[in-house]
Amino acid sequence: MLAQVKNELIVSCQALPDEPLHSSFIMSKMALAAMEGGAKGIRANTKEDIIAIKNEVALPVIGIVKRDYDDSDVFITATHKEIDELIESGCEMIAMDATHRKRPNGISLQELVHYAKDKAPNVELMADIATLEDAIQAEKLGFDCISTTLYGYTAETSDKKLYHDDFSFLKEVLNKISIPVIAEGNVLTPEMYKRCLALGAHSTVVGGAITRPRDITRRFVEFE
Ligand SMILES: CC(=O)N[C@H](C=O)[C@@H](O)[C@H](O)[C@H](O)COP(=O)(O)O
Repeated sequence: MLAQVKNELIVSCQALPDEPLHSSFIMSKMALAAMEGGAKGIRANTKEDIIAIKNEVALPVIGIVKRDYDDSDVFITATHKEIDELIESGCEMIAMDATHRKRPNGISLQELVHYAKDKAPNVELMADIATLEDAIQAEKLGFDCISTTLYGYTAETSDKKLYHDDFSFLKEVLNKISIPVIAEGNVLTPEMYKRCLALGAHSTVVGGAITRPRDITRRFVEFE
């Protein structure tokens, strides 16, 4: 998948149960619209959505399963169970939380990487990181690529947005990491998208700005 998406757009097609577009059928049509618009990859949540998307488009998919656990703040592909579901979905790449936060049942990130690599050696692994330290650890653990997905979404980064200071965090990660780095999170405009690629991102994932009309509407209504 990494070769196919180099310098290209990946569109995240996700809607959680509390969102108006929550439906595997709707996500499959979002993916079709994204493909017709020129996207070269899709990011999607849940085995059901991924299967529906794969029936609709011939694009490689980054799969995740978002699930909340009582004993951990980690919610993106947090345990073996979510990895099993993603392998069954047929996705080309699995993304998982690769932050330093405690995982459910105290499972280590290394254990999950080994599990996925052993069970599905052809499925690439993406590390969803929030800090430079997370990225460095993920590269050492053998992930195939890094994504800036969780920058701004953890307690220690909650005041940050990826586009702050002309994408300074992305630049820092690109500077220190040798494996492909994907820009993801709050890439809201075509200008931001092109800037991420110009800075050296291998690819960029755009989600809400394309597939979450409730958020897009709010940006118009609340604009001052
Ligand atoms: C933090 C978190 O849960 N991120 C999720 C990860 O899959 C998705 O909700 C985002 O839509 C995705 O990362 C793309 O980002 P944006 O929608 O901002 O373009």
